[in-house]
Amino acid sequence: MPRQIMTVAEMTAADRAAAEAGTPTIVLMERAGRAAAEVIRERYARCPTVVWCGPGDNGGDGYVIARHLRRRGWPVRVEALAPPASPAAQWAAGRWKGETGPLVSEPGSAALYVDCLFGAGLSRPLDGEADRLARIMPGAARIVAVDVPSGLVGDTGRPLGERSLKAQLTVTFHRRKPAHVLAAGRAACGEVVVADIGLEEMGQGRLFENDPGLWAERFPWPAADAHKHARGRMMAVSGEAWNTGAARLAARGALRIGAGVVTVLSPPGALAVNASHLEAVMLAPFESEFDLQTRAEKADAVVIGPAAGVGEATMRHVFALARNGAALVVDADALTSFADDPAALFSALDRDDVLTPHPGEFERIFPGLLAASPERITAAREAARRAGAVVLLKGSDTVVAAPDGRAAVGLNGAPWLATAGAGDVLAGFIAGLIAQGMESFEAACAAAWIHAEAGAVHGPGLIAEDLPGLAPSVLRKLWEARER
Ligand SMILES: NC(=O)C1=CN([C@@H]2O[C@H](COP(=O)(O)OP(=O)(O)OC[C@H]3O[C@@H](n4cnc5c(N)ncnc54)[C@H](O)[C@@H]3O)[C@@H](O)[C@H]2O)[C@H](O)CC1
Ligand SMILES: [K+]
Repeated sequence: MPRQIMTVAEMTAADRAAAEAGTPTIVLMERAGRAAAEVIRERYARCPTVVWCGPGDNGGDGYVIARHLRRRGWPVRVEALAPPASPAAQWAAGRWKGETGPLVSEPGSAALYVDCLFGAGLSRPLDGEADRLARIMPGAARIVAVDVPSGLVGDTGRPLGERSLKAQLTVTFHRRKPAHVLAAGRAACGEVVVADIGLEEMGQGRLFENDPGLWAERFPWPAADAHKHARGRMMAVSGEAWNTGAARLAARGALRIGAGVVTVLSPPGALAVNASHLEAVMLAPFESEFDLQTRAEKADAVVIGPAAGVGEATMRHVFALARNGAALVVDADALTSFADDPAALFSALDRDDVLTPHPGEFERIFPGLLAASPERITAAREAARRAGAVVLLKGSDTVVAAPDGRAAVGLNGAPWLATAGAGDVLAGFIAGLIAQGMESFEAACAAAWIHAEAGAVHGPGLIAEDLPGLAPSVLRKLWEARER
């Protein structure tokens, strides 16, 4: 089942739909508060606790949490920034029979703090007492944030003003918001737990968490009678003699992820070098761009860019490959080569093609777009629309976006992947899955997830050469978990 990431507006709509369907806000608030209190009790031993309550429904959640903790014998009190303003929060405050005082917390004044100052309704930068708290509370303070750390914008994961509070743990409701998946927001949220409060899934969303629930049903497992050609043909374009390893990493990645036939297309001067390193991966020479087009005619997916060299020749090679039907995975130098004329690249692409820029390459072909976007999901979606192709924007929060507006954010990024050549293998994983018939957006999502999972499985000391060999253990997990 795909798991949606919902915007603040979509959550508000879900709230309203629930109310119209007969579930009033106070019922949702009671469920939210009870669930959050449960999560707190699971993770922290009973200890002197202060719940900071704002004037809105986020604060309302706080009064419910305080009541549930107190009922379980927790020494808990509420510090209110302002009296409850919303009817639901007034209802919740009315049922809180414990102590309520002003916002006087200092670091160390309690063992645990629950941040219910602001959530989805933050409408201006923190100021006054709330800002003081955000200033004096150290990042390591034991703070549990409800919905989002106060001051953080749910749709971007960035503070609305100068700063936001930070949390060790954030309990949100129903679905993650962008703040819970984007790197900046994840740093402020700490561990994110999603509590169910009985809201209906709102199906029209186009933004998803990138995990097997999004694409596993369509993972291209071989049919019982599969032969290698049934599992598709992938090719990788090699660089010149001193730059051949990247294409081989991509080729090996494609082979490991299941492509049936994999070939490195090599300039004459690099044939001997490539030949001496290859076994199951085949080798074919090309000299001119017409050779390349001919050699790649039967390919289902081709990776071009890793160590291809930046310049006219690589541009011509991209155009040559684009004249065939194969899906292209355009990476690294093949992206940078179009820095002066991105439109020329875009005009050669179609919706099956995949661009795999890291932020620097993204800036070269979509100049200023990241800075002009509220966050990288919007940037990647706009890039996919402009390019008319799938765009995978790398990072610890890798975003995959399709021209039709679908997007997915990776939650399993691992720092170990920051090693030379890892991107070459990722390009190979993507092409390897497309070669087996997977639709390009889902192939890019699955490849990114498997790539990150492989990196996390290995952990410290990971180098790119390890990655293809780590794919089988991740594939086995997917194979064993598949719907029978
Ligand atoms: N979505 C759900 O299913 C549920 C959400 N719940 C909780 O409700 C909050 C959203 O509540 P809302 O009242 O809309 O907003 P907030 O409580 O975040 O605050 C709005 C409140 O605060 C004032 N305000 C905004 N910014 C500032 C500021 N910088 N300084 C001072 N005051 C500010 C604003 O004027 C309003 O009065 C959501 O996050 C969930 O926690 C339900 O309880 C459970 C179901
Ligand atoms: K909060």
